[in-house]
Amino acid sequence: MGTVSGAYKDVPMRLKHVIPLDFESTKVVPESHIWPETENFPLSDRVLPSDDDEKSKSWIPVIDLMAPNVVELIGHACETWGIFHLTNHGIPSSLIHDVESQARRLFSLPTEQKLKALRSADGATGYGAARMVPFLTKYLWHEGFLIAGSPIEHASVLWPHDHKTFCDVMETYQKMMNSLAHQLLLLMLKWLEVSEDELNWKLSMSQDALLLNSFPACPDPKSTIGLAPHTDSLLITILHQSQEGLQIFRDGFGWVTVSPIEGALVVNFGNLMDILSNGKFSGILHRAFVNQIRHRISVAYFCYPPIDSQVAPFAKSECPIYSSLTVKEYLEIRAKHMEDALSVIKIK
Ligand SMILES: O=C(O)CCC(=O)C(=O)O
Ligand SMILES: [Fe+2]
Repeated sequence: MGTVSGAYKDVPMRLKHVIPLDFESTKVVPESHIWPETENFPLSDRVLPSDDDEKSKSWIPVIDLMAPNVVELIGHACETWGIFHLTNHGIPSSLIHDVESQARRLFSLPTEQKLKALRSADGATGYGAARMVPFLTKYLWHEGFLIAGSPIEHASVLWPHDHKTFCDVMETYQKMMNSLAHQLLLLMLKWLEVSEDELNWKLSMSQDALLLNSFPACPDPKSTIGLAPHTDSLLITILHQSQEGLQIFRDGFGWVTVSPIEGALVVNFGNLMDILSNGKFSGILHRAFVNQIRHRISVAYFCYPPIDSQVAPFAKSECPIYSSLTVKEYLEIRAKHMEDALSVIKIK
């Protein structure tokens, strides 16, 4: 069966877009990473979070996975917010802690070591800059490491004799997140009144990818950005962040900080969910800012249907707004058009 990596074969990236900045030896934000104030985020919106935090915490729904009315809570949050905090999710906090500390261990390696695991120009996994980079006018204060399946290939390059703990932790996390994503998808389908049989694939066959994000401490955080505004591409994203950095764009409010809640994970959607739900569950525009003091790590788990399965608006959708296509076809469109991918497949 194909994987997410195969989908990028026809859209190779240029090496300069794959190699992150050498943050270790950078003491001043270089011109290449200084974002103009007007682009995507006016300076006033970039003010680092302060007393607004309490407000944003209470705005974004916090959902207990064990709540008796969890279907309604999730359905409502999905339709009105497109993002929510999830508590009581069953992922042990010790495992989340281990994932973060292994990610920190990876990103703390010397630059030349990390570059040994550099993602290939036409590949998806390994160390490198975000896939959105070629579509931007400026570079990002960010480096990532994508795992799809086993991380052993790249981990054994980084730590020839000492990669077992890293691999075990990441694989355990992927397994547990896969079953959590499965549960969440079932609840979402229930709300949308769609049975699993209507899907072109078995939920238990869902594929996944784990993206470790690193945002090194930045000498001038207001001049640059960690991740530029984007929507995610796959079905659902389950994010762990232990420090502030995530912001969502909310019509009428502008950028709202999604402050981490102890023990909670953040759930949002990618474009494939937009297609399946015929626009009911829409991917939220979000971005990540950086800070001057701490090296921030976030861990994004992405889930998607098998690459050869067909995605289309559910049969119940009276007036489908998206064309049907395979996951592979969608990923190719996304790789070429990035944020405009959905408009390419929208039925005019
Ligand atoms: O670091 C974050 O808060 C956001 C990460 C993210 O948006 C992504 O990995 O797609
Ligand atoms: Fe994202």
